[in-house]
Amino acid sequence: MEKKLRVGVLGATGMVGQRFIALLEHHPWYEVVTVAASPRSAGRIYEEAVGDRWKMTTPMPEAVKKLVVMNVNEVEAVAASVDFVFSAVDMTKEEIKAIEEAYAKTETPVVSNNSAHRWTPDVPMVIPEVNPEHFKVIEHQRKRLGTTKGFIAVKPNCSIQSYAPVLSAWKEFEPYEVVATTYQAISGAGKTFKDWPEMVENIIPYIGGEEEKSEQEPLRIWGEIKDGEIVKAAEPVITCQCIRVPVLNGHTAAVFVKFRKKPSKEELIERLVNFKGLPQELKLPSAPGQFIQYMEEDNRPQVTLDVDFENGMGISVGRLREDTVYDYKFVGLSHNTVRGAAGGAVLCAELLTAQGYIEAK
Ligand SMILES: N[C@@H](CC=O)C(=O)O
Repeated sequence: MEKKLRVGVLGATGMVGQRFIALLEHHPWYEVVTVAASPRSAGRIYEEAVGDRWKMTTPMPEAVKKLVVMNVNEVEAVAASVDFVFSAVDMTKEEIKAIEEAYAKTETPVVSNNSAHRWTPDVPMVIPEVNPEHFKVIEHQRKRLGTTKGFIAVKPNCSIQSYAPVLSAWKEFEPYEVVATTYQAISGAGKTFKDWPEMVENIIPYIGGEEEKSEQEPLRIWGEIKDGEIVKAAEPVITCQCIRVPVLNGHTAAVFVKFRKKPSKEELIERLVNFKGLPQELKLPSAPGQFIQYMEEDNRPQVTLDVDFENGMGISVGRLREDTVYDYKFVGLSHNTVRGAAGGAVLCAELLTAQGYIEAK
């Protein structure tokens, strides 16, 4: 790429916004030129607006420290300064829907981490290795919005990343019934132990709205485009329990699966380790070389040892074995704020750029 694309981060002061900024620090295609946040932070320089709430383990990038935070509600002004935006705004669902559409209508592509548009029929929700063909629905969305360049694309919820790619790798064996329990890190709620002391040595068996997302979003990922809309798949049916655990980063899933065409364990592992998609073929900057690794050791994957596999963009799977009630069971692990949030969105943007959906204005 001759000149880097100018990027804005909406919701730049929150945890996912910070993760976008950290991930984009040395990005070969993108440069963060605009940070936008609520009117409360607007007008202050970024390092002051964030203050002691910088939650990344790497230092705040020098290039953003002195940027003046713009008011995210001043859509025209923010949009005029960028080629596209990443959205991690913290508002009500209706407000997010409206503001993301407003940005798209300024001919600014929006790649969003938010759930607000995940079920808008002509908005693609994509895991780039799994359903990149869903980006084709953008042409229908642009007609609805009356835009030529602007659109919204979203990535799915963090909780599904530890098992939906795994089940995708096994599609030919026709998984039809899945039971999953997710053990979710506190950073998924935008928190650290410092600001959520209740989570030290504790487990909370409830994450609002999470079980519905975990059960339903994979079906949309596996859906098809019909008449300009994404129609969700009917199978596999998934039932899920989502539990908050005292872990900073890393969502683990313990999963049971029934298959119509029961494979051998060797076949399942072979499909996992060879599963790849367009990000690997195109060698996109954030693509993991190995999307899914299989770990033979009985005590892996472990959060502390494996969450950063492939810089947090890979999925680790282990403990695959036959089950007495279901056909197989396994454990999956993914990084919830990298692959499961900002990193997944950056990979979507890279694929959209490679395919010509995002370009310089
Ligand atoms: N809602 C999730 C975050 C995923 O995007 C969580 O609370 O862990």
